[in-house]
Amino acid sequence: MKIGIGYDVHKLVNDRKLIVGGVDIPFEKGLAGHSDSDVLIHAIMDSILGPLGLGDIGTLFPDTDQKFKDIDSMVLLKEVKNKLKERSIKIGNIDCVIMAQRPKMAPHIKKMRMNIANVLCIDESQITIKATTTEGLGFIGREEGIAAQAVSLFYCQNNAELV
Ligand SMILES: Nc1ccn([C@@H]2O[C@H](COP(=O)(O)O)[C@@H](O)[C@H]2O)c(=O)n1
Ligand SMILES: C[C@@]1(CO)OP(=O)(O)OP(=O)(O)OC[C@H]1O
Repeated sequence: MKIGIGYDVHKLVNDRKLIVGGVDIPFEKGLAGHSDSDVLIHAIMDSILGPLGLGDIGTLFPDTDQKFKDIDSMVLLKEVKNKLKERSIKIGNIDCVIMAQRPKMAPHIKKMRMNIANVLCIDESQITIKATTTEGLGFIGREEGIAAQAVSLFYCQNNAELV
């Protein structure tokens, strides 16, 4: 078994869509970045790449490459999932937390779990997502940005080795 952790932060700005967990959430601001800036999917990808010994999303998908400009992070997640498949590594479960003062994430969590389960070819019960404010404190509390964290557990089939 192996465990992985991923963490990401993106800045909230005007004139950007707010995409979290593949859901387009109605809000007056969106997340800035090179891709669609889906902070939750980025944290999940890093939690997978770590135990694979493949670095992080910046290593695999550099933000200097125009190929990734405004890319749908779900497309990147599919690529990361393929790296697990190539190695016969299965996902046990992924547990996540989104840190956002606003907007409310709770109404969108079911759809996020469906989206992620579909791309990763896992059951929805294997991906869990919570949300929290930071009680008005810090950059999240001031609504300057949104953060996400993911912890993933993996197991190998046929004694396949992880790095
Ligand atoms: N962006 C968010 C933040 C929180 N929630 C939900 O509200 C509950 C209370 O949040 P606290 O920070 O006061 O603990 C939390 O448990 C979430 O269910 C949310 O939906 N979106
Ligand atoms: C995803 C990538 C690539 O488009 O760009 P960003 O959307 O800026 O996201 P970040 O979390 O900084 O991670 C890595 C990037 O290379």
